[in-house]
This record gives sequence, C-alpha cells and structure tokens, in this order.
Amino acid sequence: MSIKARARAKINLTLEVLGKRPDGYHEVEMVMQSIELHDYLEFSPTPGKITLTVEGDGLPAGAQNLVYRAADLLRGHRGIRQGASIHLKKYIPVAAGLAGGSADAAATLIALNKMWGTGLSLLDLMKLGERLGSDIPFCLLGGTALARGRGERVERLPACPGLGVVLVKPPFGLSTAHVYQSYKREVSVDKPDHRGMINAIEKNDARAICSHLVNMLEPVAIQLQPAISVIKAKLLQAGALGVLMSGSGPTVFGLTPDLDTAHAVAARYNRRDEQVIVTNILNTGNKAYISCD
Ligand SMILES: C[C@](O)(CO)[C@H](O)COP(=O)(O)OP(=O)(O)OC[C@H]1O[C@@H](n2ccc(N)nc2=O)[C@H](O)[C@@H]1O
Ligand SMILES: Nc1ncnc2c1ncn2[C@@H]1O[C@H](COP(=O)(O)OP(=O)(O)OP(=O)(O)O)[C@@H](O)[C@H]1O
Repeated sequence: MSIKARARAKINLTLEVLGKRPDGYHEVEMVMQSIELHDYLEFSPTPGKITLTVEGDGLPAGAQNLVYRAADLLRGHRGIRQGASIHLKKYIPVAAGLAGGSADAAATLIALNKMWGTGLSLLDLMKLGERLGSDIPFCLLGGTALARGRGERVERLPACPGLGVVLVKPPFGLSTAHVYQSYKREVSVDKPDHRGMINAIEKNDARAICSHLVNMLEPVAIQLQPAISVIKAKLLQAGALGVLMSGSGPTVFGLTPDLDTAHAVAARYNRRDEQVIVTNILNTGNKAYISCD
C-alpha cells in the first residue's frame, strides 16, 4: 500500500517573543495558521531501510533531511523493522519562515504511523515531533492555533476565514537560529495583541485581522535584511489589506479578502528578483489537515 500526503505551509498572524530561556530557546506566544501551499510526499513500504528522493530545490536527501529524521525517529521509537521508500516533491520555499521542513516532517509522521501500523495518537505524534522542531506539533494539528512555550504547546482556535494570501519570498533565506540570536527587546517595541487577533478571527473580520498583524522577529530580520521592509511597502501598494513577515522570515505575506483579489494583487506587485506565490488560508473543518490517500 503506498500513501500520498500533502504537507501544508504555515504563516504566523502574531508572534511575541517573551524572553530567552535557560535551554537557549525563546519563550513565545503566537497565532499560527495553515495555508493551502504544500509539498507532496509519497511513501511505499520496503524491507529494512528508509530511502528518500527529493525533487526540487537541491535539498539533502540523506539523514539531514527532516523527512528522513522523522521516519527514523518513529521507527526507532516503536522498534519497527519495516522500511520505507519516500519521495518528496518540494514546492514550499526553503528557509523562508513557512515551516516547510516541519510540515514535511509532520506529514511523514502521520503517513508512516498509518503505513507501519504504529498506532500512535495525534497527541503522541506531537510529543514525538517536538523533539525534531518547535513548529512540528502545530504542523501536525493544522488550521488556526495558539502556540506557547517554545512553540510546541498548541491549542486549537476558531477557524480563520479563508482569506487570499500573496507570499513574497526574496532571493535570500534567513536562518531561524540566527534571527532568534539577533533578537533584541529594545528593537521590537511593538507587541502583538493575541486576544484582539482571536476576536477578529471569531468575527470573520478581515480588516481587524489585518490591523492585528504583529511579529516581534520582524524588526530584527529587517535589520539583517532591509529588503524585507521594501517588500512590505510594495505589497501594500499593490493592494494587500495587511502585510507581515512570517515566522523568522524572510517571506512576507499579504492578506486579501479572497483568492481572486490575491491574484490581482500578485499581478500588480512590482516584482524584481522575488518569488511571488498566490495561495489562501486553509481551514478544513473536521477533516485532517495532512490528507493521506
Ligand atoms: C520562527 C518560528 O517558525 C515561528 O513559528 C518558530 O519559532 C521556529 O520553529 P522551528 O523552525 O521549528 O525551530 P527549531 O528547529 O525548534 O529551532 C531552531 C533554532 O531556533 C531557535 N529558536 C527556535 C524556537 C524558539 N522558540 N526559540 C528559539 O530560540 C533556537 O536557536 C533553535 O536552535
Ligand atoms: N524537508 C525539508 N524541507 C525544507 N528544509 C529542510 C528539509 N529538511 C531539512 N531542511 C533544512 O532545514 C532548514 C530550514 O528549512 P525550512 O524550509 O523548514 O525553514 P523555515 O521555513 O524557515 O522553517 P520555520 O518557519 O519552521 O523556522 C533548511 O536549512 C534546510 O536545509
């Protein structure tokens, strides 16, 4: 039995840095949101070992890839003897603040838990996934969620309306560790109002959602790469309702009332060497976010 899965990217609607912890991570609070943009993965059973092939973007196919690491983690955790042949088709920009690697790892845990019959619950998979990365529990849950701790403690929020999203990814990446290391409280004076954001989501109020977009990693990322603020200004000029850098950047997203408007904003955007992707906010209701077939 082979299994196909879509691994969805995320954006951060709010991101507050509360302080540095003794373990080197930062305590955060953030409203996270799945978007339709996804990578494709295909899994087939094989005897013995895990093999991975990757299409697109020159990512490592070996043991450094988060897909391989997630498969190996689940296998070791449950003492599985079966192997898996995995193929990853990459569409989510890499090192972009969109949690592409975490989404792939989450999809791998869900698909192989099914294929190998390991029988772990979603909560078990979230506990396992957090060992590999702070964003993985959210990627397993999907939808709209409030994340705390180092990002691994997630609770579901009411569904965000299906707004259009224009992603603008500059030609450079940013390392998550480097952005957190460069964070300075005195530079990030603007703090998000998570409650205000959640109220706006509950009311399906696109304008209020846009007026509550704040990311405390954005000012430091702009210090590292000033082009990010130019992209924000250009996206607003093109007609986005609200704009923000996602996660640790450098991707900037613009929100629009619907998908058609997102296409119109992308067409008006004055592009230089950036990648522009049109997508939308994803809320699947009761259906799983990582769909396997
Ligand atoms: C920026 C966000 O994407 C927002 O959703 C996340 O906070 C980052 O999550 P992630 O990419 O899964 O990050 P991890 O793989 O857990 O950590 C990478 C590195 O980022 C830094 N890091 C990450 C998360 C956090 N709360 N504080 C940190 O300081 C640490 O130096 C860590 O070594
Ligand atoms: N399957 C994968 N997809 C993307 N990156 C991967 C993968 N496996 C390993 N990596 C490595 O992980 C690093 C971060 O990639 P990723 O695209 O997840 O960053 P990101 O979008 O900034 O993540 P986040 O928003 O969670 O901080 C890259 O340097 C990349 O080489």
